[in-house]
Amino acid sequence: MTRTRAIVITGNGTNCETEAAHACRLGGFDEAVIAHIAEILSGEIRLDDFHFLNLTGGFLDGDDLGSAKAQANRLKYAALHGSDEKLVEQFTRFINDGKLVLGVCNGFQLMVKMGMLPALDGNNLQQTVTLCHNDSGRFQDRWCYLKADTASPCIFTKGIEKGMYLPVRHGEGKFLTDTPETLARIEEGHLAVLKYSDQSYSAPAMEFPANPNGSTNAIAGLCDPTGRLFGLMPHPEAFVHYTQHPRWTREQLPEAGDGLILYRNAAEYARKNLS
Ligand SMILES: NC(=O)CC[C@H](N)C(=O)O
Repeated sequence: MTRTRAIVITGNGTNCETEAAHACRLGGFDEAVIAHIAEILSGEIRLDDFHFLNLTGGFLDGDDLGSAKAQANRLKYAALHGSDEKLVEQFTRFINDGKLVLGVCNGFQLMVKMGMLPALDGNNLQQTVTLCHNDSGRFQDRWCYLKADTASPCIFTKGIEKGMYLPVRHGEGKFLTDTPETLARIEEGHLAVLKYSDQSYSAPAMEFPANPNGSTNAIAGLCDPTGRLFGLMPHPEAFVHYTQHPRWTREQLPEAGDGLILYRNAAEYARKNLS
């Protein structure tokens, strides 16, 4: 059995790479490498050598042109240094090889703007959904309840019975689809993995502040039909240990934070299927 390897891409404005790599190790990956995008563009580090790709939160290119838009174009159209190989070929191969991708916040924005999600018609990198400015017109920094769709094919959320409590911190988290048909297909396929909800994890929350951005159908996280590609606006890497919970000194909490299960499931999947 080979070692399970996660990669976290940093550079151009990401800011959660250390936490993401820590979450991967805590979740059970044998190795988690933080790679600068320049090392990938130079060909020094190749995605082919990993099982789990993490696209993290941050302010890629300062959110100019809309969050993650410039990086989405860079990753789709840039060629590797001194070579005709396009970087996007590595991404496509990574996905087609049955590997795992997790995009958190700015990373989720990057995945949808590259067209990696929801991939309703296969991995053709055509953008059909977006994340735009919060209805409040303000950056939202708060903890949210997220109801999980237990019928979802998502590999990362397996075993979550009700939902998760995680922090959001974003200015552009409002989920929109290009057409009502796209939304219907997302719902029918149970691809809207996580929805903002109230504390009881019952109905999706359409009202602020439980729904922090005005997302269509309260969608907070989305997977592709294979369940191996997953993106979400809340930050699972920011709640992997109970001391990260806002009320940890007052409540009795289990040692693992709610976000850790996503990384545990990814590590288990990689161990069983990819290594
Ligand atoms: N925390 C983040 O990744 C923020 C994403 C993006 N910069 C936004 O504000 O929407």
